[in-house]
Amino acid sequence: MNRAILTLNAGSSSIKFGLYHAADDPVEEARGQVDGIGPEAALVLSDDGGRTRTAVDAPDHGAALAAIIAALRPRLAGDEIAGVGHRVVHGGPYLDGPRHIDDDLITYLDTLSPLAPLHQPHNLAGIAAARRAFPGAPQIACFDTAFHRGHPWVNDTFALPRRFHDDGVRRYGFHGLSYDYITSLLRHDFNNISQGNVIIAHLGNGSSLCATRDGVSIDSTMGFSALDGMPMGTRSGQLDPGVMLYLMQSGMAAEALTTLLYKESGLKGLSGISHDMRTLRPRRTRARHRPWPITPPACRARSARWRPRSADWTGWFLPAGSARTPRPCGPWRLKSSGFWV
Ligand SMILES: Nc1ncnc2c1ncn2[C@@H]1O[C@H](COP(=O)(O)OP(=O)(O)O)[C@@H](O)[C@H]1O
Ligand SMILES: CC(=O)OP(=O)(O)O
Ligand SMILES: [Mg+2]
Repeated sequence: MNRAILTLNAGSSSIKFGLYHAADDPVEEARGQVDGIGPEAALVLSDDGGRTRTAVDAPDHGAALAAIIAALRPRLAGDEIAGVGHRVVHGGPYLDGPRHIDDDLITYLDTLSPLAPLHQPHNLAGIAAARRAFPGAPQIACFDTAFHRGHPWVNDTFALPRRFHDDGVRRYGFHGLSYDYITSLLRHDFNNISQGNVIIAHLGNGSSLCATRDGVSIDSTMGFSALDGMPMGTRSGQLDPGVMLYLMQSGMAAEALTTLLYKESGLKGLSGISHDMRTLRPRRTRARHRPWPITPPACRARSARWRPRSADWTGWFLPAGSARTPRPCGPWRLKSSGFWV
């Protein structure tokens, strides 16, 4: 009987999945995603037979996950599910590696939902659906935050009274699974580079930069939440906290602020057209509506801090929608612009 491993990655605008033959070095059998969750959702499935793209009715993440499980059912007939691996965006301050999922862990992860409202509830919904669909299969949570748990204290703290840091108000960093993967590829293919100082860009609907030294994360542009750093598809990125105070004093409640900062800002807010570069790129938008280049000062400052001596840093990026090969970029594209999107 074939033993299969399923992986699920519920992002802010997509759910990606992979199906592997379980072995010491698991072999990929199929991969895909429901992308553009909302009115234009499509299920993309790639395997030995090629790549198919089918429109699906997936107005939300729950429906997208149901479409994925329905598409995989026939190919899983007769297989034993050896395990399901879940990307979980927030693992809090202490979880520094994968964990076996049980009820207690789910209860704890749910307490972190307010810190990652675009992701954590979808991650937990994915876990619940996979537990229902594959009862008895071990379910493993892999955290975006885990790769960053070795940051020096000074990079993870805000200049607030110390008790806030102790209460968990600190910089966590995200996209760690992506950085871990890119770092492992660099170590394998470019060992001499990976041992130095490297800045990696994860560019997607959510985007961030990570500074690594000897393959270990030392800093990230994403901080307490997945809002900080670069402007993103629908997220503002770094803002002067005074803007938030002003908006609150003007009568905006927490819920409306959350919607503004997580869902209505970034490329979507600036362009007034779309959060998706595939829609924006081809348009000859008038300069006033053009959302790029967008370089928030804090992100500039942070990446500037990472280049004490220019020759020490190498930049790598893994663009969304590309193959899985990171591409190098001249380290000094960073120099003038702050980053290289
Ligand atoms: N081929 C492409 N060219 C340019 N941008 C792309 C391409 N494919 C995806 N993108 C960008 O990446 C975003 C999706 O990023 P992704 O990280 O996959 O989503 P999520 O964060 O929801 O998982 C799209 O909204 C779009 O802006
Ligand atoms: C943390 C984060 O921003 O994730 P995503 O890129 O999937 O939105
Ligand atoms: Mg993403």
